[in-house]
Amino acid sequence: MVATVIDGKAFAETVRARVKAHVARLDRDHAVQPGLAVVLVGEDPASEVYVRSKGKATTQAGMKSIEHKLDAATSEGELLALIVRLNGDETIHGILVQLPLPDHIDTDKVLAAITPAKDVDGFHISNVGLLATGQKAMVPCTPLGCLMMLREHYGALSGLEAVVIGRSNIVGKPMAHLLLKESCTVTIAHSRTRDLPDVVRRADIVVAAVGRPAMVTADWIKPGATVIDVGINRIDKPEGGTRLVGDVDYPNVAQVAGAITPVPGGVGPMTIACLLANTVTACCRIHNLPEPEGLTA
Ligand SMILES: Nc1nc2c(c(=O)[nH]1)N[C@@H](CN(C=O)c1ccc(C(=O)N[C@@H](CCC(=O)O)C(=O)O)cc1)CN2
Repeated sequence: MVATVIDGKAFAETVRARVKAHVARLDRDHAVQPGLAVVLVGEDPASEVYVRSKGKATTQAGMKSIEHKLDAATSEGELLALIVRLNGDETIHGILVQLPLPDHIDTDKVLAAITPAKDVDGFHISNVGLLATGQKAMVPCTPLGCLMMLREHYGALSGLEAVVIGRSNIVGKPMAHLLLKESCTVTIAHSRTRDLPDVVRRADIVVAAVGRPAMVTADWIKPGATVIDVGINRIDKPEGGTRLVGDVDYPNVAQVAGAITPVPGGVGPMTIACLLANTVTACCRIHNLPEPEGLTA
């Protein structure tokens, strides 16, 4: 079997077009423009690229975009003061603090300072709790993107056996809650899971989010399973330079799986598309307007 490639880049374009259409409707019918503020502290090169892409995509969708680029030496107090200002800014409906933050800043404290209604990353403890209890929440962008691709591929997910490898707050745990809400039978596996390959072999859906290059091999995969690769690992090429690989041994797993997301071009582009989706959703909820269809969990 050779797997169907789930093209995240193409699907992200569809999501972005839906967002743009909803933004245009908000302007036409309600004279409302969604606004997103992205905050970057320090000069991590990858984070700088992601923040630039987010700003560009926000503007292209017709939304207001503000970027705050702060020096690496910015104090926790200064960052918290900026968040308080953004919380009170009526033209801003989404606030995102790019992670990771420098070590001298307490990430949990910063995330807790963002008003939950504007928490387009879905990392605030209120949104975490709402999602965990199956209620309407702001949902983290990467798992939301994975869910959208799975829904597009399967239609309904009810009754499917899903294994999420990785228990991070950003991907693994919210992904598991989203799949549970879709009535999947969900297992969260991690570095201490016994007989991990056997556990993964049970799955109709495998979500790999461990951050270890090509860890998931073909013999772990049930023939025909759907494999969603969240990993973004930069590795050295033998001939020099680097390349991106996921957490899945793509060339071999693609011979066994029924469907698979590539890296690059799979989950990554969906993360930014879902940030736009969350910003328009947050704006609609704040203004008590109808939410966009097909852009929420
Ligand atoms: N506050 C947040 N910080 C971080 C998040 C997040 O969701 N919220 N996620 C990641 C980084 N990230 C977005 O911020 C992100 C990572 C990767 C991609 C992407 O499109 N990747 C491409 C490859 C890009 C390349 O060539 O380097 C792909 O997979 O095709 C988008 C967004 C950590 N921080």
